[in-house]
Amino acid sequence: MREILITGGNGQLGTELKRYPWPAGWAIVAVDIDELDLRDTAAIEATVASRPWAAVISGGAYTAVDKAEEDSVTAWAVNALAPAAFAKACRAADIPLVHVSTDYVFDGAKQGRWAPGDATGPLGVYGASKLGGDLAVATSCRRYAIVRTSWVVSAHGNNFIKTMLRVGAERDTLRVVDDQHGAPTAAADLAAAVATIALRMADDAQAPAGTFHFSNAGETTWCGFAREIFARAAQRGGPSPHVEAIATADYPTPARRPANSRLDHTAIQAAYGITPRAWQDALDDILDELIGAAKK
Ligand SMILES: NC(=O)C1=CN([C@@H]2O[C@H](COP(=O)(O)OP(=O)(O)OC[C@H]3O[C@@H](n4cnc5c(N)ncnc54)[C@H](OP(=O)(O)O)[C@@H]3O)[C@@H](O)[C@H]2O)C=CC1
Ligand SMILES: Cc1cn([C@H]2C[C@H](O)[C@@H](COP(=O)(O)OP(=O)(O)O[C@H]3O[C@@H](C)C(=O)[C@@H](O)[C@H]3O)O2)c(=O)[nH]c1=O
Repeated sequence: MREILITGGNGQLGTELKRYPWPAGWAIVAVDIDELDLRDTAAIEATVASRPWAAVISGGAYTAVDKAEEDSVTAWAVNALAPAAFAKACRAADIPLVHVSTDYVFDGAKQGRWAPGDATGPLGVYGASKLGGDLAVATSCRRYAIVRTSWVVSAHGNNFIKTMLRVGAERDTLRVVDDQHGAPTAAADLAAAVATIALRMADDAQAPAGTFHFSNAGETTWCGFAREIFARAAQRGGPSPHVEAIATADYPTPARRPANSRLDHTAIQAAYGITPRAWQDALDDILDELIGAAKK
């Protein structure tokens, strides 16, 4: 049996990686904070060295974007130093490392979709600390793939769909920003992309390395996303509050967010043949799981 180590095992991505249909002969060992605290770099190096892993998927992260502004030391430890430790240990063992990162490494000022080689410029601590992780992996590891994604959602954990459904059941009107553009990403689709890359890299030392962008296809704003969530939730008997479009300035948050998070998928399509499906189709699957199938 060939084994893949996965961090963030209880998170959105980790949950979907545990559900992923891994091929025969492959097993995953998914860990979270109880088994491996990502603030402990010595433990990370010891864990990587402890078994002949076929690959490591680094999905664990400090993802509380606003909280990171005041808890920056923890954010940097988990999002930058931990990936640095994985990169060093994976290089020493000649193991491929698939590291998951974020659209929030960008400042959002570009007009088009962000390509992997575009200049970064994080607006807050979360994005900056994730960029630190990207740089550590890219500079210390030889067999690596950094997979940057955006607006991850699923039926599990904390995410925008679950927040909207919870708040939408309590209020008649919600105010949601309509000037931040991006694409949602189903954790299940991200898991499939990450698994595809990890399996290829584990089997082929020459598999393409580098930074890749993956989200579901299409684009929207957080407001457009909220309206689609409620339109499709209503078909399933869920809440359908009024969603008022507002500007970012009217929804102050501790951390600034990019106005444009749209990611270019050209590199991941060319290197790994991965073509994402539309975000609306992914949303349907998640609502099916959360609420039930749409009523005819
Ligand atoms: N969620 C999103 O919208 C996006 C996520 N990403 C990236 O995708 C990856 C997966 O994200 P996602 O699954 O949504 O994130 P989640 O927040 O759902 O999962 C992250 C997991 O990491 C764990 N974790 C946090 N701190 C530590 C620690 N010190 N030691 C061990 N584990 C720890 C969390 O545990 P606990 O819950 O107990 O804190 C959680 O289980 C991350 O790298 C993230 O940066 C990129 C773009 C968008
Ligand atoms: C709940 C809510 C949020 N908003 C705004 C705030 C923010 O600008 C935007 C998204 O809100 P959230 O705080 O839920 O999402 P946020 O935590 O910013 O999501 C980010 O998480 C990290 C981990 C990533 O890597 C990013 O790709 C992205 O998914 O919507 C409203 O306008 N109205 C609302 O009622």
